[in-house]
Amino acid sequence: MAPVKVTKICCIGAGYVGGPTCAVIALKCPHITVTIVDLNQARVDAWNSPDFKLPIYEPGLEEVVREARGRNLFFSTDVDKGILEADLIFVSVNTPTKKSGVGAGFAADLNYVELATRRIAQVATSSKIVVEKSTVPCRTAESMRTILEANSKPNCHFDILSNPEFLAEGTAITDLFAPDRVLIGSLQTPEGISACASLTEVYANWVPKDRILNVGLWSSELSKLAANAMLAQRISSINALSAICEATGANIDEVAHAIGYDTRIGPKFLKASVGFGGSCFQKDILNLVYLSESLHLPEVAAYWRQVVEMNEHQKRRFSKRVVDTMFNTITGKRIAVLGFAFKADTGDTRESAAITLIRDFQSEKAYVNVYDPQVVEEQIWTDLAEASPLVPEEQIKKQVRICKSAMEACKDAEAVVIATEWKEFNEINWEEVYQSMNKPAFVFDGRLLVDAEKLRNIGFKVVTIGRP
Ligand SMILES: NC(=O)c1ccc[n+]([C@@H]2O[C@H](COP(=O)([O-])OP(=O)(O)OC[C@H]3O[C@@H](n4cnc5c(N)ncnc54)[C@H](O)[C@@H]3O)[C@@H](O)[C@H]2O)c1
Ligand SMILES: O=c1ccn([C@@H]2O[C@H](COP(=O)(O)OP(=O)(O)O[C@H]3O[C@H](CO)[C@@H](O)[C@H](O)[C@H]3O)[C@@H](O)[C@H]2O)c(=O)[nH]1
Repeated sequence: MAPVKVTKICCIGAGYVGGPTCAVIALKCPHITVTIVDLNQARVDAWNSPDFKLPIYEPGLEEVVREARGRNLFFSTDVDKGILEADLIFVSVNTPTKKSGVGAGFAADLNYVELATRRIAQVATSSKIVVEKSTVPCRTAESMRTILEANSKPNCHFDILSNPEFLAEGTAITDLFAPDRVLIGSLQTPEGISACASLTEVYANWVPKDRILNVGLWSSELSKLAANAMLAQRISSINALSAICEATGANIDEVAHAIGYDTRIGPKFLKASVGFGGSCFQKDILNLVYLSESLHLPEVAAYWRQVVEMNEHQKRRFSKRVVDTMFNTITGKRIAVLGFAFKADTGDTRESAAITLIRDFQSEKAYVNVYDPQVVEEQIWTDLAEASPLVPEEQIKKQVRICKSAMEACKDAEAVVIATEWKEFNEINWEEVYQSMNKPAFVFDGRLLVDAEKLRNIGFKVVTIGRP
């Protein structure tokens, strides 16, 4: 069966994944028309903004959009037109953790995937390749196929592929330009293999063929959850060891360096921290926990759940260390929190450790000054309100002040807490910060970012994750 040559792509969902991924496809494949559609008008308007004020901050993204937008890259709210015209449709909608109903707190909410799938079935008048880009539980493609087949018009045939995305925020563009691998899962039928070849040809415009892996549908879906679970497990492992370092005098950086030299372990993803955040790790592990439980594998579920529990423990442990070090009370004290995003080089705050820390400091009746170079003010207020639903908004605003610079945040503070590893926090004038703070002046480095010795020489009392 000859593979269909893809000339028109539609991506449903213009978020952190759909936007950058399909913008890069458009850049690298000028012969393919790529239309990214979304129901959210404000988001689409931002993607189309004349001055390129894009809805997400990602290094290198603006350059990609500048080159391709209007040439063969389009953003629109006309979902139906996008579906009608495309040969291949990416479904890149959100799959958050369910907040209520069966599986609440663990299972992925597949409502958005289902609605998008139903829309495709309803609108399409010709055959399509439908590609699952969202992260979904194993065997979701089967549900999608049932929905598509039950609702499609005569002569419309749908092939479903799984093509999970492995980009990390902050490095999305470099990850997409040179991915470690592109994974495509398909049914091992002649139609499935042919659809897989069509999508492979799209990526082969810039990705070496030996990095494009073709596997079965269910393996592909599970590999995405597995990759995130194993990455997060490494962080929880190093964070668990950081607690032992603090109690013994070992240094977590030295331990990570020593074990990372073993080629079987490798040096990446061994940075101890105040805890992992982001929209994926926790959600995807909880999803795996739910899947394991549904499959009557309670021991497997408990094993993976512990990765998330260790992460919660790490955040709590860090907050407690701040309080303990500051003479067992931070009531009425001012704490500067540097960074609010879940990692550097993104404005994304989903599941950011900074949210938990600030909530803990608020409940200890401290005052908090917060500064982040990319996160917008409204997002900070929204996140803090969600983290403390029982605390009135006026109370939060009395205790928390959002600052325009790190210097402003640190002024008159008793302590500085580094919650995100923004490079600029390493480059601020720490002498000046010291002069402007109340004494003793503490620095709590939750990211192993600053040179502790240098800061101690200035006069700071420095507390670092994974060091006594
Ligand atoms: N954020 C990441 O770094 C990342 C990386 C890899 C995979 N993923 C996965 O990719 C998926 C998308 O994540 P995201 O971060 O881009 O989410 P997001 O919330 O940023 O974007 C999803 C978009 O889909 C739109 N949408 C929802 N239903 C729609 C519908 N029926 N029709 C049209 N538009 C619709 C929403 O309005 C939203 O703009 C998730 O499954 C996530 O787990 C995310
Ligand atoms: O050694 C490390 C590495 C990361 N982190 C933290 O872990 C979180 C996640 O970081 P990272 O994985 O770099 O960013 P994400 O954008 O969440 O990317 C992850 O989640 C995506 C969504 O599924 C996947 O596509 C990516 O492959 C996977 O790395 C952040 O809070 C980091 O600060 C650490 O604490 N220590």
